[in-house]
Amino acid sequence: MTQPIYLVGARGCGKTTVGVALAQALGFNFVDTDHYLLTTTEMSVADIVAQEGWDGFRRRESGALQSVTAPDTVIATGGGMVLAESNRQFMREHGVVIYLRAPAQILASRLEAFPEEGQRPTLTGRPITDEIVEVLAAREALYNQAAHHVVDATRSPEDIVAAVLAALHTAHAS
Ligand SMILES: Nc1ncnc2c1ncn2[C@@H]1O[C@H](COP(=O)(O)OP(=O)(O)OP(=O)(O)O)[C@@H](O)[C@H]1O
Ligand SMILES: O=C(O)C1=C[C@@H](O)[C@@H](O)[C@H](O)C1
Ligand SMILES: [Mg+2]
Repeated sequence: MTQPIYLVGARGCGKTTVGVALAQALGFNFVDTDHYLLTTTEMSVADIVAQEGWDGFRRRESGALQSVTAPDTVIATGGGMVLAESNRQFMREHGVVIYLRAPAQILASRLEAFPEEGQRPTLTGRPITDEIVEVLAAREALYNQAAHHVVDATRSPEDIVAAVLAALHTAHAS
């Protein structure tokens, strides 16, 4: 049995995309907290926020984090999972936390190509690029605090998986 791997980072950094490939490479299960909430509540993020506000979504997301935590699992978290200190502590205590780091321009170009508005309702009411700059400025320190390893997420998903595997391997070897 091996402890779970949590992927953290901003919207569009590739937590879901890389998580699926990483789980396959490791022979682990894959879960995504956004997808878990979608299937268990039968509501999109936008629906939950419309009914319960962002506070309600954040409470549900913290519950989802605890529910999906299991051995031999790669867990793609929502972009705001690190906002709660209790979530950051929980992830660090229960597994290995990887921050997939990318600059705002790259995140914006990915999100403009695939907005998925139901799962990514606006956080600030501002245009995508402005919103990402603002959100990254507010969260960068939190992603770094949560992470055991920071990986450059500007490359191809295959290269990112290789970098995560190298980070995990190095950590075990030392
Ligand atoms: N390394 C990459 N290179 C190019 N495009 C990528 C890469 N990783 C993800 N993408 C694309 O960017 C978009 C967002 O990726 P993904 O959904 O995996 O991000 P996320 O971190 O899970 O976002 P969220 O926090 O909103 O769940 C997708 O359309 C995906 O195909
Ligand atoms: O960055 C965020 O705050 C979010 C990211 C998505 O993964 C979803 O969890 C939701 O849209 C909120
Ligand atoms: Mg995702």
